[in-house]
Amino acid sequence: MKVHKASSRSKNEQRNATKRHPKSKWRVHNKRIRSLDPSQLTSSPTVAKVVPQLANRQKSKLKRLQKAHAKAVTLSPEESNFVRAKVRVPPVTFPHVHTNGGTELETGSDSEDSRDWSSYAKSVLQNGLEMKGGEEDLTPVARVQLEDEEPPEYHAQYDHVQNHTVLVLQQGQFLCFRGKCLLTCLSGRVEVMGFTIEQGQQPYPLFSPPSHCPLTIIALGDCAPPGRNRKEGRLEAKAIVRKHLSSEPRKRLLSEVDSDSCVVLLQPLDTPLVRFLTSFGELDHLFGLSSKELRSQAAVHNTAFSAVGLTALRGLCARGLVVSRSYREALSSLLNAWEGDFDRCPIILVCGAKNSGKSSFNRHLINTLLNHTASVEYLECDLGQTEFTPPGCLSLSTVTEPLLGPPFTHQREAEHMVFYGQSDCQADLDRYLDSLKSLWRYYSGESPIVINTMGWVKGHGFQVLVDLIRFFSVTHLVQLSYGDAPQCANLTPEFLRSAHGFQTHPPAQPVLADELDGHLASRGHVLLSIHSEFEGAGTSGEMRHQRSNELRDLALLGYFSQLQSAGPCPVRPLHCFTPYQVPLSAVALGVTHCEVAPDHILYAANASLVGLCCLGEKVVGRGGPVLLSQTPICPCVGLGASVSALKGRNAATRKRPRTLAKTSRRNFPGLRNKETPANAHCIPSFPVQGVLRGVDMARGLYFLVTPVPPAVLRQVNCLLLGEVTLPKMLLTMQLATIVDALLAACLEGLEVPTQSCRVIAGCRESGSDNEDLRQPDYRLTDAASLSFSFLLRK
Ligand SMILES: Nc1ncnc2c1ncn2[C@@H]1O[C@H](COP(=O)(O)OP(=O)(O)OP(=O)(O)O)[C@@H](O)[C@H]1O
Repeated sequence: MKVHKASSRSKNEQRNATKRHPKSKWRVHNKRIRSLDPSQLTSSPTVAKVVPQLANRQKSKLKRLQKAHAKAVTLSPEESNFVRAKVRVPPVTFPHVHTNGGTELETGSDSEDSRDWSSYAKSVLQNGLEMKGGEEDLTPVARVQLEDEEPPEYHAQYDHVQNHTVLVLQQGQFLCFRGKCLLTCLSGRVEVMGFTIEQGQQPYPLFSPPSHCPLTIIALGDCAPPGRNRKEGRLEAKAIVRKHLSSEPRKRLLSEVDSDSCVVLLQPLDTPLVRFLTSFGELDHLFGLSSKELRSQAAVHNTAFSAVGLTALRGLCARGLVVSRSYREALSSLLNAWEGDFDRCPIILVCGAKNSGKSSFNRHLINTLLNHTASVEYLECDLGQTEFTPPGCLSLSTVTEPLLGPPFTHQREAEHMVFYGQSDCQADLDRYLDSLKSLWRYYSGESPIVINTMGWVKGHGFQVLVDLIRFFSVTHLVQLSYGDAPQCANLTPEFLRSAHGFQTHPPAQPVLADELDGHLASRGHVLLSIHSEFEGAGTSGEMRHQRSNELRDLALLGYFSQLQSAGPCPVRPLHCFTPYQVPLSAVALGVTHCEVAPDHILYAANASLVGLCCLGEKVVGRGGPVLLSQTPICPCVGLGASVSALKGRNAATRKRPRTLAKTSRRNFPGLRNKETPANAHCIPSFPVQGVLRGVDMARGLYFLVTPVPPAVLRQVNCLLLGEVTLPKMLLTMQLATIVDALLAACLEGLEVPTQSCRVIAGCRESGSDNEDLRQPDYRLTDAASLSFSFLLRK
């Protein structure tokens, strides 16, 4: 986090306080800017035509921007060390940087304002490749993307002793890569996915797997502190390199260091998440190259990078995030909306058909906003491709750290969450919309909020979108599209005035707005249309790890990786964790997506994923399970793998399950449950799909494995069973699972192939007991894996 969050004060005070660089010239012209009058806004794809009106009324703001353009955002070949990198760099200007609506900026000033603007403009504009337009629109990044160009020469040295790489990037140079690493900026300033990382900031983990477009590290200019001359800058940068490299590699790098170089430290990234994910055979290349990148021989061979887990890319595969002109303008407008003192924080809803680039834009936007504010709120309305939570959950999160990887790399507990239970909402649109309304009540209005929506923009999906825009009194609507044919109608303020939603109909008043918000919302929103121009926009990825079901599985694995120890311990399979035991009668059990006969409910719940929810009513059973007759909308504190009765199922169902009728749809404080003492181990009975650790039906207990901390778990009194299931690889690929299966099969007298018996016998001979066999560092032969599938069939 770059800035400290201010305590709660008035809305505008809070916003000013949370902005970054308190002395920044961004806020020198601190005259209040009146809110935009949306009635004056055009319904054009961007708000470009609004700006002349805004410009007339907002002199102070525009003045700053006019001055700003003066100091050109221009890189000449002489200034840029691209020359040294043997890369052709023509002068690059950015004539299309717009204020909130597209006013072009004037040239001719050299003020500090202009330098601020110039620096910002570079950071936004250099972030990717502009695909269309004249050559003059190509950013320096784009320049080196052309096929058959020589791969860029990187000045990087690996230090064996300290196990890290020091990379020197010249102003404007970039590194587009696959892999993962920890990045610290030692000198200067770099930008990754919209987020600037400066000297003195914490290290940031970067994840660039082939499931998504690759990340790019871009060296920004203007990093020297005021008053420092070039020589001092160069000496300082060299001193930093000396400090981080031992003598041999150091010599080779020092000659490349200049006053405006960015010096970056890259370290291998070894986190519980990485260890857990790569422990699955199917995922051991998760941070490698995609098949397309391999085919196009896109890898730049560099031992200093590979030593820390990176592969630099070249040619067309090194495009990184493609920033079309409309994309850039939308980003610029949204930043302007936050930086300008509008009457309230921007409420930004991002919509578009599937794979139009919504989530990537959201991450870029959030990162860009985090350069200027301590936190950004995020409302997740997409059940399938969730950003911070497992799929099937709707949530409201406060984001304070940049998002420098895909969703499965930053799974975390949301501040507020509702468990919906399915990866789309078609089955129960009312419950979906009501759940989101319940979450919206927690939005403080003190930070900008980004609302992510589903890619379902036809029929009822479109009506739901209309409802959301109305419910949340959206101020800025970002609508992404691709190709020549529109995927749905343009969601202009005029269109919204007469559009029918699923729950709302014209003339519609904002449902959830307070008086001020209602007044402002009645004026409509600013529509920012983005035309996505990256290759494959609108088509779902078919390569490994790109399919939506695979991404959902990765998100779940990312979520459960939170169970792993932080230290460098061996990976532990899910069922090796001591489960919490929860009395059947203390928690209600519900199924979100279908009818299940009461007698079968424990079979359904067994080895399933459940939402850990908090009902307001006290749940008191009579020994047997307590079943819900309808799905409640209530807070959910996380997910757990439920391990319920199987061995003792008859005992459980002998008592008729009790139904908790008509659980109302409100938010409730929770009920306490009982939890296993920390050291209590359940006795393994027999393995069922990998997560069953054992049951004690005589005592009537569910067993749950979850990363949710015990203090929070105490509030849980309801388990909701959804359609989202545990990833298959969690159930079939874990080493200890196989051993458990074989052992149990032997114990129960099942026929086990002789090879497997040898494996088990081998362990016994080496003195292991049953418990040891479940240790994760235990290795099986292929023969044993084969036997496991045999056992499953039996
Ligand atoms: N501007 C871009 N440049 C290059 N690749 C992009 C860009 N935007 C998105 N992509 C890639 O396209 C794929 C889909 O992107 P993303 O997940 O952002 O789309 P989405 O609209 O959120 O999809 P969904 O509707 O499934 O949630 C990802 O692999 C992503 O890396």
